[in-house]
Amino acid sequence: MMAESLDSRLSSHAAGGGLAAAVAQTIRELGLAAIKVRDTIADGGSGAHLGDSHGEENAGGDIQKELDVLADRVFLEAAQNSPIAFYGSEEQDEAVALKADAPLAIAIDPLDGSSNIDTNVSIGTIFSLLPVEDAHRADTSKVFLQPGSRQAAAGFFVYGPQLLLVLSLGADSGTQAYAYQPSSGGFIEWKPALSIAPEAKEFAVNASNYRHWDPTFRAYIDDCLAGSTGPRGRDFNMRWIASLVADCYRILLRGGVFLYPGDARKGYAKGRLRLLYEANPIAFCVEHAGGKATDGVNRILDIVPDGLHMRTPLVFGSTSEVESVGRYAADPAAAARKPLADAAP
Ligand SMILES: O=P(O)(O)OC[C@H]1O[C@](O)(COP(=O)(O)O)[C@@H](O)[C@@H]1O
Ligand SMILES: [Mg+2]
Ligand SMILES: [Mg+2]
Repeated sequence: MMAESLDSRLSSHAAGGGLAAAVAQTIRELGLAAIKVRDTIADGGSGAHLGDSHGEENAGGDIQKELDVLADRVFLEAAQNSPIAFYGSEEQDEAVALKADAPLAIAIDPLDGSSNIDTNVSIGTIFSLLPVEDAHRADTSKVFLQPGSRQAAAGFFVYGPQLLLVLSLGADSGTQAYAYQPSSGGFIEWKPALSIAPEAKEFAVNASNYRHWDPTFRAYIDDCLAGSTGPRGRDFNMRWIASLVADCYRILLRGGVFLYPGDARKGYAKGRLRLLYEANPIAFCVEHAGGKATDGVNRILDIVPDGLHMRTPLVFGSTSEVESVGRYAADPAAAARKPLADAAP
């Protein structure tokens, strides 16, 4: 059977009219933008040094790389060609107002995994499409202050050995992966129904932050590391790519848990990742693939943002493992006494 193309999937979605048609049109434009970014990466940036510092800091205090700035420009152009009223980007302090009457706002991480740009490791783009309420059109700052459960669609591109799009068009649509096919110039269905295994065999965490974590989180990781000799009673493998998109895609394919908690470093009380354009779209795709996403305790998609660049601790992946992390947070002593797999929910 021929794989369905992204194009035909978006045409069926657009037939729903209204917001669905606007979503379909926007995702087509984002796909074209991602191909441009992919081509720039593939030809080495036409002489530009994509991993070099651009010399400025973004709103989160990160030094921008040349590719961060280039990708932001390319995706802003895509948003300008789409039914988008507001463009809220990691690389811009404030949201940019576009078409006044358009039905959607986009929150975007134009280039995720910036520290990997010059190491030829997979990097990506993460996006979240939100409906715009008429009451908020006059006040840009309010447009993005909606919980992630209100997203109309969300997804991410991975610039890796393949250019992939992971996409969810909503709870009833599940989560799919599409692969760019240079020979046809389009995206074809690659994984029609992503489904996260309920049990995790791998965890993903930046363990260099161990000394900055609180004792509860340390206890959870200690027990994973103790493996079959500890209270968990089984061994875990560890992976950390340091590109959220690539860690998430692996977890969508073979289960596992991703953890970026808050820690004691200056500016890291709520971890490193941003709610609107990292945690929310990832949580949307993960939940619609049968997984869970929390800030350690609370569901990510229920959090009401307090600003475009708000940070949140992030835990996502296999349902039973994300729940285990929550049990450690609630009662570390009890959680550590017996294998969590046997603990009451
Ligand atoms: O360098 P650290 O602290 O391990 O953080 C890695 C995390 O930071 C990120 O690179 C943040 O995203 P940006 O590259 O968009 O700032 C994630 O992709 C990744 O999961
Ligand atoms: Mg990012
Ligand atoms: Mg980024």
